[in-house]
Formats: sequence, C-alpha cells, structure tokens
Amino acid sequence: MQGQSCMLEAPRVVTIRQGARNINRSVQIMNVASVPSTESGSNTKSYVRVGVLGASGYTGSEIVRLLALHPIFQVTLMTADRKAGQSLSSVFPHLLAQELPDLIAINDADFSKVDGVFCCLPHGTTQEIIAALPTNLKVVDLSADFRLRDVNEYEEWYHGPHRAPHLQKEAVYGLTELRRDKIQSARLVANPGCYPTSVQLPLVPLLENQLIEKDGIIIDAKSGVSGAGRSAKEANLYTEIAEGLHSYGVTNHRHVPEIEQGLTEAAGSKVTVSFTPHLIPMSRGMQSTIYVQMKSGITVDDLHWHLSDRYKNEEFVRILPKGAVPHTHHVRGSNYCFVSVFKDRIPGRAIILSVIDNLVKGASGQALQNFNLMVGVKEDCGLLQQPLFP
Ligand SMILES: NC(=O)C1=CN([C@@H]2O[C@H](COP(=O)(O)OP(=O)(O)OC[C@H]3O[C@@H](n4cnc5c(N)ncnc54)[C@H](OP(=O)(O)O)[C@@H]3O)[C@@H](O)[C@H]2O)C=CC1
Ligand SMILES: CC(=O)N[C@@H](CCC(=O)OP(=O)(O)O)C(=O)O
Repeated sequence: MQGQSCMLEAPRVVTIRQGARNINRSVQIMNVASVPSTESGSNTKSYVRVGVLGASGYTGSEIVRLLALHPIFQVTLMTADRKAGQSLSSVFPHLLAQELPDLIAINDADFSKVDGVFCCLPHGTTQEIIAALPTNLKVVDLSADFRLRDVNEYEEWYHGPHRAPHLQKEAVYGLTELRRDKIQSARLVANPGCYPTSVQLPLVPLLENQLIEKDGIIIDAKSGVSGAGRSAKEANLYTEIAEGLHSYGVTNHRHVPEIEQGLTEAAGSKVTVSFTPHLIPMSRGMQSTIYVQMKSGITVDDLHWHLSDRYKNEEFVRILPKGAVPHTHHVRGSNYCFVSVFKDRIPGRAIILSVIDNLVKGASGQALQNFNLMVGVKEDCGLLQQPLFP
C-alpha cells in the first residue's frame, strides 16, 4: 500500500460535487453501486454522502477536517446537541474553507440523504441512536458502545444497561490493520479506543506468534487532553492540566477490558494487564510505553524482525529502526502509529514504545480508514497527510 494514491486501476472520471463546486477526479468506486443518484439528469454523481453525528465535538470535527481532502466522500449531514442550529465554522473557525451543511439536532436529521455515518457521540448515548438508524446505512461508531463482545462486561465497566445488545453481536471491531477482512464486509464497525489502538498494534502480532509471555504485561500510557472530549470539565481546566501530570483510572480504566479482549484473542488464553493512563499537558498525542517478558530464547531482534515483517506492507504502522525513539510530534495530525522496541536492562524483558495521534489513528483517522474499506475505496484515501512537526 505504501506510496499509492486513492486511484485504483482502470479509473473512470467522475464529477464530485463539493459544496457549490464540481471537481473532476479520476476514481474507481468498487462497492457503492447502491449509492443513489443525487443529481438526476446531470452528468454528475458518484460521491458517497456521509453524515457526521456529533460534528461539533473533537472527533467529529476531525473527521470533517480529514474529509476535506477526500475525493469521494462528501459531508451532507452534521448533527450537534448544544450547538445545533449553528454553522460548523462558527463553532470551529479552522473549518471555514469548507462548504458544509449547518449543524442540526439528530431528531431533525433525514437519514435517507446519507449513505453512511460516523457516529462521534458520547458512549452510553450512542446505542439507541445507532439502533434507530436505517439498516441500509454503513456506520462507524467511535464510541465504546459496541467494542466489547460480552454485553455483561460492557455493563460492568460502563455502569449501565446496554440498550442495543443485538447490535453488539453484529459489530466488527475496527482495528484496521489486524481485522481488514471482517471490516470490508461490515455494516457496523466499532472503532477502537485510542489507548487500545496504541497497545494492540504492537502486542497482538507478538502474542499471536508466541514471542512474548502473556503474563506480566505493563502498560504505562500518556494522553493529550483532547482525548477527554470538548465538553467543559473542571478536571480539564488549564490550571489543572498545565505544568503538571497525573495518572487516572488506576487499575480500573474502562479501556482495560478492551485491551484484554484483543490480547486474549491473540494469545489464545486469558491475558490480564497492568494499565495506568496519565493526562499530560498537551492538546493531542499519546504514547504507550509497554514492558513485556520475552519467551525463553527470544531476543529483542526477534521482536523487531517480526513486527517489521508483519507491518512491512502497511502505510500507517511503522516499525522504527533499532534505537530510534518516537515522539508524539512525529505522528501529530496524521494517521501513523510509530513503534520502536528496546532491550530492557532486566534480562529477558523488552520495552515497546508506541505513539499515535489520539484524534487521528486513535479515533477519526482510523474511522475513515475503516469507512474507506467498508465502501470499497482505497484504504488510505484522505489519510496521507504527513505529520505536523513540531
Ligand atoms: N477524543 C478522543 O481522543 C477520542 C474519543 N473517542 C470517542 O468518540 C466519541 C466522541 O468523542 P469526542 O469527539 O472527544 O467528544 P466531544 O465531547 O468533543 O463531542 C461530543 C459530540 O456529541 C454531541 N452530543 C453530546 N451529547 C449528545 C446527546 N445526548 N445527543 C446528541 N449529541 C450529543 C456533542 O454536541 P454539542 O457539542 O453540540 O453539545 C458533540 O458534537 C466518544 O464516544 C469518545 O469516547 C474515541 C477515541 C478517541
Ligand atoms: C484523556 C482522556 O480522557 N482519554 C479518554 C480516552 C479517549 C478514548 O480513546 O477513548 P474512548 O473512545 O473509549 O472514549 C479516557 O481516558 O477516557
């Protein structure tokens, strides 16, 4: 996949309407025969109409930002709660350049006018909203509502009843590089959490290949504050965050069952992890520092070789050269995950560093990667922006 554009073989020219403008692009859409014509009698059609539920939040607006460069998807519906009735550019002036519909309340949305939705709503509120959507829509849900296969586990960790358990069975967990086949044919994708993305990308291949012990995995993770969303919270005030650092969710963060679910599947038997997240004074970015015990006879070079081999054809997961230290700035604003592996001073142990942008590979970028797959366009469409450094 590396270095390829959105264009597939045997392209055809379609005219894509973006706001008031028609733009000719050479594209091939493989899987969208059911997309209805939106301009009868004209020679223009063949874009996919997408809705963004929760566009006035951080992940919703990040999807709109990424879609500005997407050749096939056009935002035709955006919803908000408190901000309903406003234009998106009045909420987020950095998105002024795009021509977009106004934000409306979900209850006023006409879902016959979209082909798919990104659901960027708080977990807990999402289940009933997705359950009420027309079943022909493709849905990528960024909340945690459909990530855990066991409904009882969801109810335990999220402290409430699940209101759409039938959809829990249908939902495909959307860790793109590791579940591509299932995502391609899914109608509903549960986009992974940011911490679980940064942890599972390096650990799943190592557990699957029995290179590391499943016991004693320690994850020390740090996130920028945008991970907590845009709504005002006392704990996220500048005065609480700046010039300091603190852990939270010690021993009981709700990403524990999500991480353990993925690692258990990879290892073939129950994995229990130590996971401690921290909030650090930056807006976006995340690092997971992971301490693992290697299997007897396995070296750090083996881990490095296997990860490099597993991801050698992947655009967005990069295993760094030995000794290189990733920085959140290396992935800022991009869909990349940078991983490096070090030999620990304690014999037999290794240290794995994994960095992502929580809003892109940890949320909206991976959501777009999944939606591309579900619709049948090239997976990296709209996602090849290079990181913003520093
Ligand atoms: N931030 C991150 O890094 C990540 C977030 N996620 C998940 O993505 C989802 C969205 O997160 P994020 O964008 O950060 O959250 P924000 O708080 O920034 O945005 C939430 C959005 O949902 C809308 N909303 C809130 N309550 C309701 C409601 N009852 N009915 C309808 N709309 C509502 C808000 O509208 P308004 O502002 O108008 O009130 C806003 O548009 C969450 O489930 C989160 O867990 C996943 C991975 C990473
Ligand atoms: C800094 C911060 O508060 N981060 C969020 C995680 C955001 C995310 O990826 O996850 P969800 O989709 O599961 O909400 C938290 O710790 O709850």
